[in-house]
Amino acid sequence: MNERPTATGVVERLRGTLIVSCQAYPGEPMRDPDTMRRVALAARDGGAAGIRAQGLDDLRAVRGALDLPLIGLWKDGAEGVYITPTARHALAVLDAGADVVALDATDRPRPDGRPLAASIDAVRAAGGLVMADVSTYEEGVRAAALGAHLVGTTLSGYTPATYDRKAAGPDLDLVARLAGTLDVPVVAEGRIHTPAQAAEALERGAHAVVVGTAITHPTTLTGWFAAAVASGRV
Ligand SMILES: CC(=O)N[C@H](C=O)[C@@H](O)[C@H](O)[C@H](O)COP(=O)(O)O
Repeated sequence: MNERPTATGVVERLRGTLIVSCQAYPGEPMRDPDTMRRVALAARDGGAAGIRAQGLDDLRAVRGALDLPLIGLWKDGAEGVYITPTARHALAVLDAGADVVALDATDRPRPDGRPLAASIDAVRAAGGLVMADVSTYEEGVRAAALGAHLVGTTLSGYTPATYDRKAAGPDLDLVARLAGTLDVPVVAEGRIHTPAQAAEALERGAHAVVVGTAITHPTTLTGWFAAAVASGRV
């Protein structure tokens, strides 16, 4: 049986690197595990050092195709806590081949009523790593204290307390604040749309940078161009 890579090994492999999030949303033409597998391979060939992927079928497909560090999540629902919302989801993500389980670590109630610690403890007990997706500084501090191996700024702009952040681009102030105080590595994620923003995230203390939409979501990318053309801007 293959041994799981060590926590230190995975975290060190990701230092100073680009992680590409390969996700398609329900009903979209690219919502297909083999398509996501190919997108992940294309990202690897472009220089991604890690992949973030959603859903058990996508995770199995990506895991079977490459051996880069794999951050997995399971989105269940679309409101409130939906990113790997319970320990059951987290263990399934691990079982599907993820090295790191990304889970919602915000302070909102979880659908099964259990605490965040239950999910973190379950992943740790099974030998996996946890990436805590947070929206605020306080949530990041709490997740690190509970044993998360990585803290990501993924949910800044997507919780009621932070909706006003969404229009302001990536929350690099949150990256810098967390990186300046936490002992665990901070991952910059969310609305990083340019190479310059990715580089700036590292300069501001991020351990690694996750880019999704701007690399792997052609519908959104096309929309940006289509809107510019329609408004006559050059
Ligand atoms: C809020 C939420 O559900 N974020 C999700 C988390 O996995 C994904 O939909 C994002 O694409 C991912 O975080 C990467 O961010 P961006 O696509 O902005 O580079």
